[in-house]
Amino acid sequence: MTRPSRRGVCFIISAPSGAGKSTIANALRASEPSLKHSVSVTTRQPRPGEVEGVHYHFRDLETFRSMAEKGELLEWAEVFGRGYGTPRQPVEEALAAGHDMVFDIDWQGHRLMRAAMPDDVVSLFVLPPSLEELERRLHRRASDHPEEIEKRMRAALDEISHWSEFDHVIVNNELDSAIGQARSVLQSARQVTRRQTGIAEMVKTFSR
Ligand SMILES: Nc1nc2c(ncn2[C@@H]2O[C@H](COP(=O)(O)OP(=O)(O)O)[C@@H](O)[C@H]2O)c(=O)[nH]1
Ligand SMILES: Nc1ncnc2c1ncn2[C@@H]1O[C@H](COP(=O)(O)OP(=O)(O)O)[C@@H](O)[C@H]1O
Repeated sequence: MTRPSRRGVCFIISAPSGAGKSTIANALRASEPSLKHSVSVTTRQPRPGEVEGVHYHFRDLETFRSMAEKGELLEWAEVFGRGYGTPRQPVEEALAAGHDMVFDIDWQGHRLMRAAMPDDVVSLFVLPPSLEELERRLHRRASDHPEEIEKRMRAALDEISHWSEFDHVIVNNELDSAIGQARSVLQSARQVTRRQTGIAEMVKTFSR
């Protein structure tokens, strides 16, 4: 196997539900097929159109707990009364192979990942232009029952209160511009010195 020239980046995107993080993450992956997506495990029910193993691994609470106990989850948290967690193995394999990975996880997951892998994480918080627009987007998406939308709106301010813990923050007003900003963040993260193992090797050859 050829040695990767650098370790992959964990690109964490968080936002209140409905701000557009999945849309932005999907657009990045569409333009960069090599970008991996961390498929989380969740105890919530699939939405219409969601596919097992693609959008989430849908598991019952007992299986979720057992995965957490066995250390199979890199981080996990309760969000909107459900369990959500990041499977450990795909992340470790992707980073070691030099692939970047995008994570759509909440502020608790971001904190835990940052603590566990401080050199690997680059994070982006996505704000909606306003709370009114956030609610309009949740209704327009039409993927959740009205009670679920209310739950997400009630949690929005709490999620937003963590914005300053992130490396970068953008406002998703005009979608193409938000995607462009997210892409720039990812590209600059790739240039961070400590990931450039190829450069370290090149510099070693500069001996007289
Ligand atoms: N900590 C953590 N949060 C996650 C994970 N997967 C998803 N989430 C978060 O759980 C929340 C709910 O996700 P979801 O049910 O898909 O609803 P949506 O955000 O409205 O699309 C969002 O804030 C996600 O970022 C995970 O593996 N770990
Ligand atoms: N900049 C934007 N302007 C208008 N609608 C948007 C924008 N970004 C995303 N949306 C729409 O808002 C809804 C919520 O976006 P989504 O990506 O599912 O949010 P999240 O993953 O943060 O919960 C979707 O219907 C999406 O098409």
